[in-house]
Amino acid sequence: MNTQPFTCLILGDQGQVAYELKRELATLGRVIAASRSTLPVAIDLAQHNDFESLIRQTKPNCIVNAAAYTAVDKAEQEPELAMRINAEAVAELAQAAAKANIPLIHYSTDYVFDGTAQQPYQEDQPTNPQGVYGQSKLAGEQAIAASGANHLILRTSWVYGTRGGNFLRTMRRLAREREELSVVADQTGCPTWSRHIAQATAQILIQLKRDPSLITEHSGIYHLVSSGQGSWHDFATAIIEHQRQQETIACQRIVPITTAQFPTPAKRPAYSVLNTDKLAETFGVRLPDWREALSQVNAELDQPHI
Ligand SMILES: NC(=O)C1=CN([C@@H]2O[C@H](COP(=O)(O)OP(=O)(O)OC[C@H]3O[C@@H](n4cnc5c(N)ncnc54)[C@H](OP(=O)(O)O)[C@@H]3O)[C@@H](O)[C@H]2O)C=CC1
Ligand SMILES: Cc1cn([C@H]2C[C@H](O)[C@@H](COP(=O)(O)OP(=O)(O)O[C@H]3O[C@@H](C)C(=O)[C@@H](O)[C@H]3O)O2)c(=O)[nH]c1=O
Ligand SMILES: [Mg+2]
Repeated sequence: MNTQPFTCLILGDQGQVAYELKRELATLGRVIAASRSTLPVAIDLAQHNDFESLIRQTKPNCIVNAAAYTAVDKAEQEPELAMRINAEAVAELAQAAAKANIPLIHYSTDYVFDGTAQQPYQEDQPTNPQGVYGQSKLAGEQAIAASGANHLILRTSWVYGTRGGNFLRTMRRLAREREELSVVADQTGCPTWSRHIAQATAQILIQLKRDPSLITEHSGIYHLVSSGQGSWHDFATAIIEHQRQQETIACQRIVPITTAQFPTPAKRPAYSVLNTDKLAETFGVRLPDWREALSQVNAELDQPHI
């Protein structure tokens, strides 16, 4: 009889989603987080890794890959590294998971779409990434499907939280520094709290732990984003209006601008709202509205720091 506790192997440690996963998945059993700096299981996805021996050493019941190359603009300058981390390493991981018959949970992005849709994207709609990051993430999705591993690919978007590099933290910093901020108002999507992604992952894994056969039946892509939608300008406004009530900030105006007025190396989708019905119907998981989530994050930011 297997006397090991249920074990989740997380790839990623200090990333936005990885950090929250470490806490949320601890309710299921044992959690091992592997990243570049986590010994004895250090993993650098830019290098070749022996995932088969990592699996033999850690004996996980599931693998959750929250590690990725996420620098959207920088990826345009270093496409090989983005492809290495987001596609080739993912292929190697998925092949090892398939061989050991361990389910792989992986995250992908709204940036696999071109943004020309006018209503929320469903999982099976055609992809057409506009930049290197999106292309590399799509290649990762395809590698997982080709590996034959039992898997769930959870596509999320516009991830933010109290930690790590994200739009909320950038806006709060800029609002302290500048009298006027210009923010694009013609890109529409779903801001999604990193903790909600981790909690949803835990809710799904509880079901897979109870009934491991579910994964063969339900392997595939699922959209996992907050309810509601907004532009980056809407998101910035909601962030800064709350910040203004809590502290004195330099920012007086948040000016809505077009994408053309804010040139960036990578092209981003104009519309990337994701339809989450499949996840709700299959696993009974649906996230609250993004404004409600943002209120919770704001409440956490307002706590006095000890
Ligand atoms: N951020 C976003 O807005 C969105 C993210 N996603 C996807 O969600 C997932 C999680 O993203 P998020 O948490 O925001 O990412 P972060 O950028 O916050 O964290 C990236 C993670 O990847 C790890 N990592 C990066 N490079 C390497 C490497 N060479 N070797 C090993 N580990 C590495 C980091 O390791 P370490 O712990 O050591 O720092 C960190 O844990 C990714 O798949 C991403 O594509 C999808 C949609 C939106
Ligand atoms: C800082 C800043 C950005 N922007 C614009 C640029 C861009 O169109 C938009 C968001 O900029 P960011 O660079 O913060 O976001 P970006 O890195 O594009 O975020 C993406 O990250 C990857 C990892 C994903 O998977 C996506 O879902 C998405 O979250 O806001 C402004 O308009 N004004 C500003 O002052
Ligand atoms: Mg970014």
